[in-house]
Amino acid sequence: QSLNDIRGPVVPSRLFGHEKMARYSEEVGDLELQWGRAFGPTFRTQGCYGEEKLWTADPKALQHVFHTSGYRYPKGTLVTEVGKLFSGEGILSAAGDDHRRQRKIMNPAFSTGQLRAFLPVFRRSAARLSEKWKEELQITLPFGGRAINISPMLGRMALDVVGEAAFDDQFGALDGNENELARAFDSLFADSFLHPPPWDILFKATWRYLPPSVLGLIKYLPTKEYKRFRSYLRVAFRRGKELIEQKSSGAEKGSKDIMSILVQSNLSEDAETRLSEVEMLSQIATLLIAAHDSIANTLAWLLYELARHPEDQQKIRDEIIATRARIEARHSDDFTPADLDAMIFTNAVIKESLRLHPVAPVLVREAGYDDILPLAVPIQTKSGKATTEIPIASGTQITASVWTYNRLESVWGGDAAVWNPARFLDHKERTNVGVFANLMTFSAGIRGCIGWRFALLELQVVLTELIETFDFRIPKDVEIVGLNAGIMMPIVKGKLKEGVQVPLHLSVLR
Ligand code: HEM
Repeated sequence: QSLNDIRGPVVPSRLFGHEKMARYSEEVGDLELQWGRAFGPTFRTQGCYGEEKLWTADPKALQHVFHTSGYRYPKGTLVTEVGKLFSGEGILSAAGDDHRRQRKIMNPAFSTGQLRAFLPVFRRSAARLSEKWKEELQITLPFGGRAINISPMLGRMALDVVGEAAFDDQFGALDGNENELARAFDSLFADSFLHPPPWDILFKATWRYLPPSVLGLIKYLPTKEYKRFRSYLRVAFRRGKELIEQKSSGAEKGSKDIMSILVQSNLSEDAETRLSEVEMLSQIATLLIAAHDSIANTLAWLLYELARHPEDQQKIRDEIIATRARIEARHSDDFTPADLDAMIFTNAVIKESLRLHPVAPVLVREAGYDDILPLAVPIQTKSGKATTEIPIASGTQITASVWTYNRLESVWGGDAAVWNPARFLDHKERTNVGVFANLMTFSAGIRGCIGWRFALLELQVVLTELIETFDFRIPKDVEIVGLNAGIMMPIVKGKLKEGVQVPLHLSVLR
């Protein structure tokens, strides 16, 4: 089987295929938009050394790969080995039965009930963030507002939250504390994945042909990228050992942080189904990565969209006032998760921003066996047939485009490319893809984001705090675009050298 009859963009280089141009694209989505217009939601691309790949955003294909097929579309060697570099033997890179075992032990720490325990953590960090921004605004202008780069403080807030919720550790990042773990992690993705040198693109493309014994040596490579990963894992493991000792000693019985729950649920498992020590330590490195930039960048995009749409900001403010009135009427003192879920418009805004700005714009999978991939949207083959079935050979890489699926007109309507939170108010069934709101942003199926409820509650709490406290406006001539550094980073268009930044004009409301 071959994808020979599937159409796709012209291949710019026999050696690199489309790989180099994709890694160096000016902004997330620009190539996809062009290719999608020419070929529809499914087409053929080429990797290094002539490897053929299938690229798809088709809802039925995504459902097949992520939902129906279970472990039969694994992440593949490259994604797994890269994952191991920064998250060790944790859940993000475990495969098959190992993944199933790890997920079973970790699930209880992410249950809806458990979330309630995190609410005060989210609230405290959100309030601290408000104070910090107020201080920053007052330094130069006691009255009125000014433009500040919201990204650094959002990053620190997300770090404080994951420190406390996941490990019961006070990082104090918002208060300017230097933390060894946070430092080892700082800009890890941007430094290691953004615009990789061409040799590294070619080198990584060979990994799928290497035996496991050789793959195991990659982490010891002496170049900058690999050294950074090593030092991050070393620090995370060292700190992790201390934390696990504290939590296993029983001194912390009743603690509700994720690692405590994990240590407890690991104890209650059969010896054969437990996590090993390395797996346990790897979850620390994994959680820190999974819950940090994802949240900070998602919040940055969310506030950017609201700054561009002040009328939606005001609607959220009105919804907060109405909810506060209901809370006071029942004599309680603050929002419960149910109150936050009942804020229909606020939640529509969160969904709309997650739709347009998925922090993982593509997800990669590999066919574990020969298969037929079903499509919802027919494609025209080179030989002129229309088809809704593509034969896939075992080992073929599938690039699942979250970014494009989230913008498909066939799913989201004619205005799919533009901001319109109201689309989430009509309750129309669109597709049945993903773990949340028909979006692929948290991925889907058995490997979908385990922290999506955690993330959603954190976004709800922080957003309500910030919109109640500040008015956000967009400074003149600022446009933010996304760059793909493994995760989508927001930068000011044309100012890549200045790094991650989202400058917004803030003024204090209360
Ligand atoms: C807006 C915030 C977030 C987004 C958009 C997001 C998105 C994702 C995506 C797309 C994946 C799949 C990755 C892949 O298949 O390679 C994933 C996996 C994961 N996420 Fe999240 N995530 C977010 C927040 C969080 C938080 C707050 C936590 C933990 C507290 C978390 C923990 C995880 C873990 C452990 C996995 C691996 C799950 C597995 O392989 O079984 N995420 N996330």
